[in-house]
Amino acid sequence: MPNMIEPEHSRTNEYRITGSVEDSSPTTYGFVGTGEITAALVEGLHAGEAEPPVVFLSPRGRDVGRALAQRFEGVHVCGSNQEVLDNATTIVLGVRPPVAHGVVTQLRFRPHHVVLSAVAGVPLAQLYDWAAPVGRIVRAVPLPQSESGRGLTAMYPENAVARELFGRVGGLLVPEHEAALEAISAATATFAAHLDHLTTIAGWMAEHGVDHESATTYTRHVFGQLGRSLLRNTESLTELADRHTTPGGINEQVMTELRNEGVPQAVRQALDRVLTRLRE
Ligand SMILES: NC(=O)C1=CN([C@@H]2O[C@H](COP(=O)(O)OP(=O)(O)OC[C@H]3O[C@@H](n4cnc5c(N)ncnc54)[C@H](OP(=O)(O)O)[C@@H]3O)[C@@H](O)[C@H]2O)C=CC1
Repeated sequence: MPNMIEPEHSRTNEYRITGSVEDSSPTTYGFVGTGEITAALVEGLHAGEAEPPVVFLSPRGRDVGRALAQRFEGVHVCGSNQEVLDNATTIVLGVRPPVAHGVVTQLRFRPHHVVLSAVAGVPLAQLYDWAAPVGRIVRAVPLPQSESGRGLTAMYPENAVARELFGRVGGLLVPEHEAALEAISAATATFAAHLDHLTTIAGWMAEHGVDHESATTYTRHVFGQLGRSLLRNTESLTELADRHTTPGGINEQVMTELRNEGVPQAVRQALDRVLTRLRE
């Protein structure tokens, strides 16, 4: 089956939680690691029309957790990571990779737990080993835009529980292999470089007489609109580039010069190194 992209929110209740938490209880989610991505997901779960789930947060990331608990009625900060597991059957792992082993191996997972791991670079086999006798583990690459329900979460493998949670905060992308999920995860490393490229363009304009604020406003507008047309358009990226390229024109000139300078190759090599780093 080809990759599946579902840009529309999936608000169907395919899943009822079963296990030690009572079957009739509302959906409960636990988050271990209460940082940037957990905050985005919890915000997103409260942004839609669907009834927000009950959420249990780990105590680390105190300020983020406290702020979320103050704003949303069903959000609770637990006294320990284990308390999160004891209260929820769906557990989102939102700690940074270097601490993941220590955090996960100290917890008592049970067969009814479904773990959705946002931790970059830790393979499923490793996670199953650390979290035995956990029921199911799904790796995911949520995006900060989940905060407003506009995420596009890549996840592997297909899983109804993961679909329920991530579908509430945006679209889903389910690659066919774990290796493909890792490539998607690596690609997220290009965001800052992309913005830096825009900074270079605005800075260059400022160096050539455009006041700094106008240069920034202009760059934001042009590339913001380009981003919108990327979302609306079904043409391939190559076709879109062609549409902006008049033969012999100045767009073609810059693209050709950057290609000749090895920019695409440098991007590929940087991504290769990110992928290697993630897999180490
Ligand atoms: N940010 C993003 O856009 C994305 C992030 N990810 C992945 O999600 C994970 C989290 O990223 P992000 O949210 O940005 O990271 P943050 O650093 O913002 O959050 C990590 C959180 O983990 C907490 N933490 C540290 N040690 C423990 C522990 N022993 N027990 C419980 N919690 C602990 C930290 O608490 P404290 O503040 O007290 O140190 C912090 O709140 C990473 O593995 C990253 O690869 C994946 C996709 C996108």
